[in-house]
Amino acid sequence: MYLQFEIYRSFSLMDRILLMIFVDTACCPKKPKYTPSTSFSTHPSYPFPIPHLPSSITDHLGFAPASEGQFINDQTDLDLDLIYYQPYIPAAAQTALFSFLRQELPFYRVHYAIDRGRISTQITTPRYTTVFGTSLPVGNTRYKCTPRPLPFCLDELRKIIEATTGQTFNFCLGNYYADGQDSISYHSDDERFLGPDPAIASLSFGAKRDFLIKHKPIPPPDSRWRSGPEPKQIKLALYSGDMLLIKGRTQANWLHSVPKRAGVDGQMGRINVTFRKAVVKAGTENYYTYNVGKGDVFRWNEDGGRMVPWGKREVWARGEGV
Ligand SMILES: O=C(O)CCC(=O)C(=O)O
Ligand SMILES: [Fe+2]
Repeated sequence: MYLQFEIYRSFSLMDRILLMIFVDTACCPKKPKYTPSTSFSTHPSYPFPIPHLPSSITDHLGFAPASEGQFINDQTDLDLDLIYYQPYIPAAAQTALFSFLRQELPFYRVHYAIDRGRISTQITTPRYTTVFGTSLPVGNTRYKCTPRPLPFCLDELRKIIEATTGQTFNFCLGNYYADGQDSISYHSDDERFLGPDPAIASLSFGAKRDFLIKHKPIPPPDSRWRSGPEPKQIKLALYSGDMLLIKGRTQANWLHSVPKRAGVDGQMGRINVTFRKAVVKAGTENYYTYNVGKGDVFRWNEDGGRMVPWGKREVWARGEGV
């Protein structure tokens, strides 16, 4: 025993820290970063029960927005219309909410085909996705998909964001970017089923990632900036807890993306949840097709440190992800 103590004393501070990390990860299953709630939302359409937000998180949510929103609408003639909260979620709840959403929501890696003429291209969405919500009551038999209600945890976030923004939402879409290789390419959320000038509230958790915004090309001879310079691409660095409210004519005129990233930003996972309002049935079919699809359900496995197919429980328990 004395000899072991002597050996330990000969270690540098860095050796001691590394030893503590080794002992912690090798001997003990990883502890969750939030106190789990014992109440759950259940529904036949959920692959597993989804717990309510624990009080260690909700206690802080009453302080949202944690900072005043900054209006980004100075390029008024170009119809950019954003409110940027840095952050929206109070610091004390950011890490726990990231861990909670990654651990407790079902995710999917969706495959689909794009058919152009006689050529069909198979696409795999380059990130994990999920969706809850519906534009008609859940249980309406007119749907081909199986819409599922917002679990209580997401509904609580919805209510807080509705109170801040004065908007109403009936959908929550989730993205999990496992690392810097996961991304979303330039697009706009201007689908007809969102109605004209939709408002979308977008929350970020976990890794910082760049959010790029650029104006849609305007074909000549209409080019509005013939008299002035072409508007520049805008880069917003979205940190954990930030919220972007995208509204007005933004989706009609601008594209946005979260590109792949190497380096530190690409080493950690990032969760994005967006609250939206689809006004017609077509929105529901579209959202479930492209965010749930027909493949495996994935669930975060803390010990393996990765998403693992949940359908194969024994594989999930061993943390053997793909
Ligand atoms: O991850 C983000 O911040 C953006 C996600 C997005 O644009 C979308 O889901 O439509
Ligand atoms: Fe988007």
